[in-house]
Amino acid sequence: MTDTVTTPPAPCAPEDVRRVACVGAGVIGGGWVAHYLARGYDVTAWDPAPDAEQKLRRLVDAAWPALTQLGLAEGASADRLTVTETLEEAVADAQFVQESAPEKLELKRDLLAKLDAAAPAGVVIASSTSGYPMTDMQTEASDPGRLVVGHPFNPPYLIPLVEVVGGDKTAAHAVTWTSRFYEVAGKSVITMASEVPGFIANRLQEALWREALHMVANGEATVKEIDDSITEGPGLRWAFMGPMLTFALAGGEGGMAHMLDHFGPSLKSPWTRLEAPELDKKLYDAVVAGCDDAADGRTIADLVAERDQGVIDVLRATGRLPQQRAKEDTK
Ligand SMILES: NC(=O)C1=CN([C@@H]2O[C@H](COP(=O)(O)OP(=O)(O)OC[C@H]3O[C@@H](n4cnc5c(N)ncnc54)[C@H](O)[C@@H]3O)[C@@H](O)[C@H]2O)C=CC1
Ligand SMILES: C[N+](C)(C)CC(=O)CC(=O)[O-]
Repeated sequence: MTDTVTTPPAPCAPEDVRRVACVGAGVIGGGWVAHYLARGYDVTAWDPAPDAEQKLRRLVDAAWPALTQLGLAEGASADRLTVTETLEEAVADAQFVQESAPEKLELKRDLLAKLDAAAPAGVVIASSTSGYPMTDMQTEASDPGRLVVGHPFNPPYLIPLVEVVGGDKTAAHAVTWTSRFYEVAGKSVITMASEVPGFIANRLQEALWREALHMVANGEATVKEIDDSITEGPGLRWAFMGPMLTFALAGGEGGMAHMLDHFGPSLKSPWTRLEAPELDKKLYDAVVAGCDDAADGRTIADLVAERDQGVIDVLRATGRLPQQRAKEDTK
């Protein structure tokens, strides 16, 4: 990130944003659309797929019951969504742009340059990328200073976290503005000081994911056993206490210091195989079939509804619904 760029400041304060553009409207772009609508913004969306508008409206409709339970902002309505014919129309009046196109580096470079050419000067453009450093994506833009990573978690309308980080050419003020904007829009923000590979949460998730794939590939665990091992075990703790504090409690009254003395040496045991496994056809088929078995007749729409209710129940039980957070803030 740099303080010496000529990127103009954003045309309005994060608190004054009323119009958001979402470009790319699949799983994540659609999830962002639902989130911003529920927070009371006017949303424009653009996606080149011929059936994109239908799919997007279906996603928003499916998310709305969960969003209603969470508590809609005043004036929030799914009718405040406009799907445009062109990318240029989508961003013409936008005060913030969220890009959620496929995870392909060349496509992101080209698209971010087009968005930069079309969006009003100074308006921040955030990418939902799950792992590309902004430094690698901002290479073609005339004003790379306003390009920021805003990495969400699926579904963006329920999972609070967004990881924010700039690239080498991103203006420091654009990063600060973005983090504040997401907070105002109801997100929980981690602003990263540097471009950590995989950001923070995805790097942690990937370590777990790689090991899970190795276990399936080697016949050491089934897909169901892997899922149960988390939902019946550590996942219960992680919903409200992270892996560090959780393990501090493994040291009893001695806390983390005793935990490290006691279990530190076992870090050298060869439990993990951190190289990525070969995603060959056998492994691919085993993981897909295992998930079909685990779904046990439930459709993707059934699972989405189940997940949404589960997340809401956990947020409520741990005092993290938006209205519960608001009460905490005013104490
Ligand atoms: N799926 C997930 O769990 C998460 C994905 N992400 C990131 O979000 C981004 C989008 O991923 P998904 O929504 O999962 O993908 P997706 O495949 O569901 O949606 C991508 C959408 O982009 C559209 N698209 C294709 N070319 C485009 C272009 N040139 N300009 C604009 N839109 C275009 C497609 O028609 C599609 O609707 C990626 O960068 C991904 O890494 C981030 C967090 C979680
Ligand atoms: C699978 N994924 C790497 C795209 C996941 C994410 O980026 C975040 C999430 O939703 O877990």
